[in-house]
Amino acid sequence: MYVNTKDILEKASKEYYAVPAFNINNMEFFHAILEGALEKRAPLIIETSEGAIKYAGNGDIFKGARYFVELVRLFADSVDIPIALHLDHGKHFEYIIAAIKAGYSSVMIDASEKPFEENLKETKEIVKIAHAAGVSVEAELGQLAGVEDNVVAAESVLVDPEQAKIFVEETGVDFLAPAIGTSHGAFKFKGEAKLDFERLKKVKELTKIPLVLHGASSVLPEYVKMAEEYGADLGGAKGVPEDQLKKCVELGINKVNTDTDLRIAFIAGLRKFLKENPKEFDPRHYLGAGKKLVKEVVMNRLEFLGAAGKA
Ligand SMILES: O=C(COP(=O)(O)O)NO
Ligand code: NA
Ligand SMILES: [Zn+2]
Repeated sequence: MYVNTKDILEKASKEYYAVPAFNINNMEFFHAILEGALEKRAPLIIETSEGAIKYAGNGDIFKGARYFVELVRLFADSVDIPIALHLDHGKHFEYIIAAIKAGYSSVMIDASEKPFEENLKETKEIVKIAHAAGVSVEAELGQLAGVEDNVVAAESVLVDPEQAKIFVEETGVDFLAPAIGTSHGAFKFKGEAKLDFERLKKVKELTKIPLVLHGASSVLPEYVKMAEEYGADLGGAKGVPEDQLKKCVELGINKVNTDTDLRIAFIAGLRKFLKENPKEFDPRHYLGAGKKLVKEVVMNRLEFLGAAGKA
């Protein structure tokens, strides 16, 4: 069934497990993810960036938002696991409104690059509009470094737990993404991976709401290796080590944004298939090879984060 993201995350927050939020840009990733969640009997959060909406609508953001709502609801309404659709990194008012209008379960207002007072003001405004439409809201405090779609920040600026308390109280935001050292994409961390667990613990104590980890992909070596075996150039790719991810969940992270791990799995499957099947040109077959590995990563992550069996 199609639900509000908040319903999924409140339960996860109470029981200290996490639900991955999987980014999609097309139908194939959605089907791979849905199959994995059904097999694992897990709640499912599908999320799309503004770039994904523009891509699906071929430039028209209302069509793009409608496309994802229709695609997700078509299947969500006929299965017995809870499924939510979330706008990831909503930075522009028109995308946030298009998502609310189309029927998204939740929206992120990402004003994290702006000064605290401005982030607070913008978030408060979006919360008022979204809540009036029964839509829940995610916001971000502090900044991730790294690049994904058009989400770029030079250095990561870590969250201030005291500010997080004020921010949550003043805005009424439903779930919060505290920057604790992760970054988007396949090339995280300059040296050793280190996340600020103390800071995360404080934010949870002070805000007591579901928390979100962005840039949470682990950049799984076996998939990187396969992709490179068949011609990919991913030198230096590095993600969040799984033991550190587990610690984040124990400290109160409940939504784990996962995009890069799915992208690497897909390209590994696709490259391998194309190399081994030079005569193939049916898109359902070669895209299907990517889908298969995405489903594998999805099922492992649902199990790893404790979402399996929680539907
Ligand atoms: O934060 C993410 C995804 O992060 P990754 O690049 O680590 O998958 N989406 O909002
Ligand atoms: Na998000
Ligand atoms: Zn993110």
